[in-house]
Amino acid sequence: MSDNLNYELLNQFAEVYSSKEDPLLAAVNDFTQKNHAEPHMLSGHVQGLLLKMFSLMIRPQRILEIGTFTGYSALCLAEGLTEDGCLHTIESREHTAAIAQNFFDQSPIGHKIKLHTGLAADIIPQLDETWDMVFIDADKTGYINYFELVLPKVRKNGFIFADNIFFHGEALKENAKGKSGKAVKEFNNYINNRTDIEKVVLTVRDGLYLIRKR
Ligand SMILES: C[S@@+](CC[C@H](N)C(=O)[O-])C[C@H]1O[C@@H](n2cnc3c(N)ncnc32)[C@H](O)[C@@H]1O
Repeated sequence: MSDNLNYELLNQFAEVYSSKEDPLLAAVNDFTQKNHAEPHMLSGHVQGLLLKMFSLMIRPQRILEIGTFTGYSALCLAEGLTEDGCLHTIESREHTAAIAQNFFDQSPIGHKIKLHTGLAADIIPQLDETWDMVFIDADKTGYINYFELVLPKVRKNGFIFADNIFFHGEALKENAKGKSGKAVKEFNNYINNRTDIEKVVLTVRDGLYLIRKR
């Protein structure tokens, strides 16, 4: 790679050469940047478009999202749902869930999004669905548990996406520090060692695992 082609430049290029951000998504992003203490948790423009494109390719009937935050990624993923499709999304914090619901109510596809407030580990087993697509993006220490809870309910050839698998670079280190960095590293090794799934690492943003159930 040339000296001039650095990561920041690549990200800037991706921002400029990708379709413009939808106005409602821009409003979610703007609100989150101004009002939330951890705005970096939001998927953002380029990853959001990528999630939307994957969803449009898969045309899922049922999507499960674990970790709603302010609703950005749910609105992106819901774009690819079939006419009768539904996206279930889980958020533990009531205040954050209320913000997301407010944005869902402003979207023409908001009626396809069902928001559950509570802990993912409690809610996932209550959902009697077969998933075409799952997006794991909540507390990193729960990733392996969420994967094991959802895999039996993912259809054959269905997909699981897991976000932040670099965990700001920490999960790539030999001696990862912090409980989240260590948990993500453990999750990555766990996924990599499984032979019953096909997986690919996408080096977009903070790292995205794309997993297919065989
Ligand atoms: C990284 S953010 C999600 C970002 C969102 N998917 C997006 O791309 O815009 C993680 C969210 O998961 C929520 N969360 C954390 N632990 C959770 C749990 N055990 N169950 C459900 N939600 C949880 C947090 O409150 C936070 O809003």
